[in-house]
Amino acid sequence: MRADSIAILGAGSWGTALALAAQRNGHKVTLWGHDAAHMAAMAASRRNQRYLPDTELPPGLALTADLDRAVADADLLLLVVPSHAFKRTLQRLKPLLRDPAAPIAWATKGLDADSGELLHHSVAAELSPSTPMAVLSGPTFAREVAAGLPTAITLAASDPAYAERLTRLFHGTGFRVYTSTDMIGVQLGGAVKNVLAIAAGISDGLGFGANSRAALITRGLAEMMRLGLALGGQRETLMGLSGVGDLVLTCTDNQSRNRRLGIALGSGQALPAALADIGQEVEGVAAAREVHRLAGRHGVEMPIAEQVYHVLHQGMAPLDAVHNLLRREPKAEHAD
Ligand SMILES: NC(=O)C1=CN([C@@H]2O[C@H](COP(=O)(O)OP(=O)(O)OC[C@H]3O[C@@H](n4cnc5c(N)ncnc54)[C@H](OP(=O)(O)O)[C@@H]3O)[C@@H](O)[C@H]2O)C=CC1
Ligand SMILES: O=C(CO)COP(=O)(O)O
Repeated sequence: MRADSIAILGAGSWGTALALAAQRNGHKVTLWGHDAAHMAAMAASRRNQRYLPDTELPPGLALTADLDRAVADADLLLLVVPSHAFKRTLQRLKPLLRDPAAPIAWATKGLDADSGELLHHSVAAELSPSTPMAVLSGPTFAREVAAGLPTAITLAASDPAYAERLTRLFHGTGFRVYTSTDMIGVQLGGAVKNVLAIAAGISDGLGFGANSRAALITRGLAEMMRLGLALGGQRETLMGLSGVGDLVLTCTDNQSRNRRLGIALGSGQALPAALADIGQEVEGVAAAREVHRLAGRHGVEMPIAEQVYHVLHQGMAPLDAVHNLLRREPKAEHAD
């Protein structure tokens, strides 16, 4: 069978790592980035020095800052831009699509910056509600995927043939792809876990112990579950790789930028300085605001995510946020 050609749109750490994963499977991969100077530097050094410096880029991996060229050469398109650039990238893409019904996949974790909705709503609004869609999400640090370390991910797609094609692209010995039909649950888990990883980081930065972290992960999962079910996601999805799997990963390992932001805030660093030190996307900052809106709209109680929102967007001191959580009345563990 002919190898697929794929354009990966977004040349940060995750776009680059996914390009390497598809390339290892023998596919024709083009990686597009919006910054011509960055793409030229990558082409010259055969490394993504800024976002994934440890991994050499194989000679066959095409690099471009020309979106038209990237799209023209591709059978499949995968967006891996940050959520704040998601809608704008779709708008840039639309006039370039040879087939207006072309399928779209994304590995972005976050919510639409204007509406606070899951990203499939943006695809439906900017392209078409009948566009075949797929989302990749799970416990997948870019650096480990780039290094070929064993990783598992969930792929949720709107139609089985599309799911099969994408699975064939990425599934390999070091990268297991599990399919799902639950687009809502998979996207929701990826957005909410970033907010909860900031909470776990804050707790560790304040010097609280392993008990606090485990409590935050477990009660955070209950919050993710409540919002996920309210939006129409499935419990099994949230108990899977893209839910609890990614939640545990990002709450417990310092490769997570969201967790590192929380640690910095809990240690007393101010938000702008902490973000500048990290120097990469920290999706949980925007997600805290959007999850706050979404939870409000659906009447879902999310006390941990709510306190993270107050710390990031209302100037609350991390210690006050923790006290707010601890002062809550006792309740049954499974009352929700
Ligand atoms: N890194 C990881 O381990 C994982 C990340 N993800 C998700 O992948 C998405 C991308 O994050 P990640 O690659 O990690 O981020 P990085 O911080 O590593 O890189 C961000 C990339 O996005 C580019 N970018 C910024 N604005 C735009 C824009 N308007 N149009 C096009 N590109 C833009 C940046 O370019 P510039 O340098 O010019 O700003 C940079 O190349 C996020 O939603 C993240 O949650 C998911 C799983 C794992
Ligand atoms: O989503 C990720 C791993 O699955 C990456 O997490 P951070 O964005 O917190 O670094």
